Amino acid sequence: MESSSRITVTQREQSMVMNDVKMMYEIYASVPPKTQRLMMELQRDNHMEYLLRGLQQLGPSFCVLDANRPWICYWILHSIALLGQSVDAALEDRTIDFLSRCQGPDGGYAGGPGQARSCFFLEDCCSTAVFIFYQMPHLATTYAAVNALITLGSDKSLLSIDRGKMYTFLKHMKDPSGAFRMHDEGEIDVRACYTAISVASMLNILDDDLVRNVGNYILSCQTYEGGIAGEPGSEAHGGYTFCGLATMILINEVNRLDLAALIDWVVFRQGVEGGFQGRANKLVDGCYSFWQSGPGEAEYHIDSPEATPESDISEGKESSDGTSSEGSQNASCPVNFDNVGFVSSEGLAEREPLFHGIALQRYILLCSQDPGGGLKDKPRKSRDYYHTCYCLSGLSVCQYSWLKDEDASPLPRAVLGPHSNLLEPIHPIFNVVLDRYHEAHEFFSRS
Ligand SMILES: CC(C)=CCC/C(C)=C/CC/C(C)=C/COP(=O)(O)OP(=O)(O)O
Ligand SMILES: [Zn+2]
Repeated sequence: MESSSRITVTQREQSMVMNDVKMMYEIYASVPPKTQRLMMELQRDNHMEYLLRGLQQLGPSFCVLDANRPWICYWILHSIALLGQSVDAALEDRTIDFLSRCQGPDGGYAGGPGQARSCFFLEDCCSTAVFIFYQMPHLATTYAAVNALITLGSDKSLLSIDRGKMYTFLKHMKDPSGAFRMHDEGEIDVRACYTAISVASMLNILDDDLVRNVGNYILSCQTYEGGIAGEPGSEAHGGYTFCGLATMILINEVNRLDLAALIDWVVFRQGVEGGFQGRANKLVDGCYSFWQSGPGEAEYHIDSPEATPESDISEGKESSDGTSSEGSQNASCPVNFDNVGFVSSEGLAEREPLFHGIALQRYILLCSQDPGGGLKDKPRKSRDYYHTCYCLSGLSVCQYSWLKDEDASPLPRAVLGPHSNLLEPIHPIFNVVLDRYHEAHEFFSRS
């Protein structure tokens, strides 16, 4: 029996959600076609208004204990990019400047700028206590900041990332066991492994030292259910399954996992509601539209890179940031770092996705969409930027899930609702819009 902190949902909770979802679908079925079209339409303008408002609010007035502002930048910017839009130059500059202030002097990004954050007056005396919060670089906010800057995409944005220091930071987060810690003396888990490997891969600083033994750790987290847990002995969960599988693909060790069991576990997480749950016996939630559909997509799309001893890294070339990659290619770690994560453009044939894409789109559009802007977990819940980002990411995965070729257009039958619902395609491993990924990949391959 595995140790678990899971509280299984009660039958009452489950049937309440089922009723809410059923009601949404019944309302849809009972209204005239014109109203149906409106209900199934992605409310682009309202989503944009909601997202832009959020980005404007990221200034210094944000609450003292808020330590995830790079995440908010990423969730909002990625959602905007998915909608095929971008921010104006002034807002882009402000965002780059803000994220630069989150970058630590020794690399990585913290949850906010590292200056004194606030002061409080004590109620029972007249003295003033000044609390200084130094934000600590953290792998999760580092991943968010890097993805946000890649999504902005300009040279200024990409150049603002100190890759040399980033490499030092990632090495510092690497535990002797091979896994990664979220922050200095922080917890080791599958999220940390994914965020570290994803960042290193995107920035073209991935080498043998970072890869060493990380696959063993991920392997130790695959559970008897088939999915991947956050740490050994815990329960399989969609978020960690995404992180673990994506990491294994990036380090070219995916075949070490029991993929049949993993895919089996993932597909059974799609419920009759159409949406996915994060783990067995829990409630459907819009954010798992990405976490649970992403792994299958990633697995389908990604080339299996062969070892190429001629690659820059195997030749021990020194990168412009001074990061030496000498001796990184060897028999025990046959990774072609030039190719990892590249989406295949071979073949034009369709393929059948692993999940029911239309049912998932129906759940996202009717149950997770706030018509006034933003997306959410389920009916009765409120919108937020996290759910907006991952519901839209999941929607994009569905729309392109029948295509083998990244350049082909989705077939009308793959897109639920009007064609204006079509989002930009994403890279399923990094979760950035595909053309931003290609631009960044090219930029960091040059430098
Ligand atoms: C890149 C990165 C940092 C990825 C994070 C991946 C991710 C979403 C992990 C999920 C963590 C977790 C155990 C949530 C359970 O919450 P819950 O018990 O409230 O939800 P549940 O009932 O749906 O399981
Ligand atoms: Zn959620």
